[in-house]
Order: sequence, then structure tokens, then C-alpha cells
Amino acid sequence: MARRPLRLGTRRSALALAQSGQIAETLRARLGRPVELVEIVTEGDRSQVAISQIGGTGVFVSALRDALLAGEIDLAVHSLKDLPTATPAGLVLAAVPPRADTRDVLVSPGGRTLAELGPDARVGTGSPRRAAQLRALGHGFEVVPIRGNVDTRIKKAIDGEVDAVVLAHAGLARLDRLDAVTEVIPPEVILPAPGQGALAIECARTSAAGPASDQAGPDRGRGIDGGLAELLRFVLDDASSSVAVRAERAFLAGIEAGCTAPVGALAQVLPGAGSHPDTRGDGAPAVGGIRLRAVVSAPDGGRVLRRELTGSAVDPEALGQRLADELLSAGAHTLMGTS
Ligand SMILES: NCc1[nH]cc(CCC(=O)O)c1CC(=O)O
Repeated sequence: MARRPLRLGTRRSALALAQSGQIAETLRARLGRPVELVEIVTEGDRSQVAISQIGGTGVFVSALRDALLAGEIDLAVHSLKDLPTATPAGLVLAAVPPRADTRDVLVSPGGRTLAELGPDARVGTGSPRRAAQLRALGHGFEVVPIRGNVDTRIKKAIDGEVDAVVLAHAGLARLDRLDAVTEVIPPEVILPAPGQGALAIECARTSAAGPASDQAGPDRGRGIDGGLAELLRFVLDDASSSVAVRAERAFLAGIEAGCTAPVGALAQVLPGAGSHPDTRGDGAPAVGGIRLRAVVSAPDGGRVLRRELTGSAVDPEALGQRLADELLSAGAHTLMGTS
């Protein structure tokens, strides 16, 4: 069978191209197969209005998913934190590669840290999660809504439009802009978004037996990749990263808040007694522990609820759901203004 290139669909932002290019390199090296990048322009790239007004960050994702479902691309690379918790029928989250630094960072050209920024300071972010946690610090600074790609946001701080901006460490690392970071913010101060720092590799669901003979539809027989999801998992997935984001996403799904809500979650796989946090060698996560922390905030940051639980890595979804239930019982929806 001819080994045509694997078509990897990507957004065309600098960040998306950087992370997709890195995954393409890994695939070429490990599969010895050509991989071509297919740039997909999304509504979120075209529009200048606030992301929260055009349906959330899901707008970045749906064009890539449409291309997968239409058979125009073989796999898509997403920032996992922008991926809605529900995977559409016909698609599968095939792999979560080794996760980057999960923390947020401050880019503050004047050199002031978060603790030093006082009531006179203007701090830029487009994220309700960051805005609420920034306000909850109680330093009184003004949170200014900004959007644009990572470089645009750094420039707003350098040009003095705001005193500082909060961004993801992972994004700056992938763009080789860590030089701009003035403070790495610990998760105790600002808890990152569920899935932050992780990538998601999605593909169409195909039968492991090969081009699906048992599935209807004009596009079904076209694929050359029976078991592509299994292959991608085998070459790209990191068991610890995968377990952690499964717990965080189960929490997010359980709290029914969506990916632009003022919600943070961070799971850490613990080096449990007698177990290795990585794999048993067969790709399955070893039986260990996970520590899951979460925060929900009132949109104005006036109140925040923080909770954490530790549970088994065997069932990260159950842990995420339990933590969501706890926060719901503690009044999360009333706090977030969603009930
Ligand atoms: N919402 C946009 C977005 N999606 C992924 C990243 C950075 C990479 C990551 O968090 O994995 C960013 C930029 C940011 O939040 O600063």
C-alpha cells in the first residue's frame, strides 16, 4: 500500500503551528512516514470580537473537527484546554503527549511581581478564570480584558497599554518567548485551566481491523488507517499526562461549566508507594494516586471556592466527578452565576 503522507490539521496561529510542527516531527521520526501540515482557518482566527461572545474557545476546535469528519485530514492537534469535554461521535481523543509546564506566568515589563502590583496597576487577560483569581487576590488592581495571540498580548504589556499580562507558561515555551516571563505563578495563587500545557491528538474513529467494512458512509472506505487511533496512542501518548487531564476534564464536565468559565483544575500523578507513576510497560497507567485541585470563582472574583481530593489513578474520571460533586454541593453554580 502506498504510504501517502499523514495529513495533520492545524490552526495557523504561531502557537498552533509551533505545537503541530513538533508533533509532526515526532511522528516522522517514530513512524518513518511523511507528515504534511494542513492549515485550517477557524472562526476564532477570523473574528476580532471577544472569544466568549462567539461561542467560547470551541470555535477554534470545530473547524478542525469538521475537517476530520470530512476525511480532509487524518489527525488534528489541539491545545487540550481549548477542547470541549464532549468528543463528537465519530472522533476519538487518541493521545495526550507529555505535558509541558502547567502554570500561568506574569509578563510585567516594569518588573513588578503580582504581590507588588498595587491598586494602580492594570493587568490584562481575556480569561474569566484568570480575571477572577486575580481579583480574588485582593490587591485591588484593575483587570483589563484583552485578546489576541500570544505576541500581541506581550506587546500590549511592553507598549504600556497594561502594566502586566498573564499567559500560559506552555504557550511562551512553545513560541520560544520565555525571555518575557517575569514571574512564574504558583498554582496556589492562580490554578491553571483544566488541560493547560497539554496537547490533544484527535482522529476519526476507525475499526481496528482496517478500513471499516462494517461502517456505512461514503468516506469510510477511503481511510488507509485502520487503527490510526491506536497507532497515535502508541507513539504519542504519555500515560501520566493522560491520566491527569482525564481527571481535570471529568471535573470540568461534572461542574458543567464549559471551557471559558471561571474554573481552574490541576491534577498531579503522585509517585505512589510501590508503584511507578509512568506505565507498567504496556501503556496502561500504573496503579498510583492522583492529587486533584480545583477552584471555582464568582465572575468578579469576590469569592472563590477551593477544594482538593486525592484518589486512585485507575479511575481519574471518578475522582474528577467526585470533586465536581463536592464543589456543586458547596454552591459552585450560585457562586459562578450559572444557576
Ligand atoms: N486560550 C488560548 C491558549 N490555548 C493554549 C494556550 C497556551 C498553551 C497551553 O496552555 O497549553 C493559550 C494561550 C494562553 O492561555 O496563554
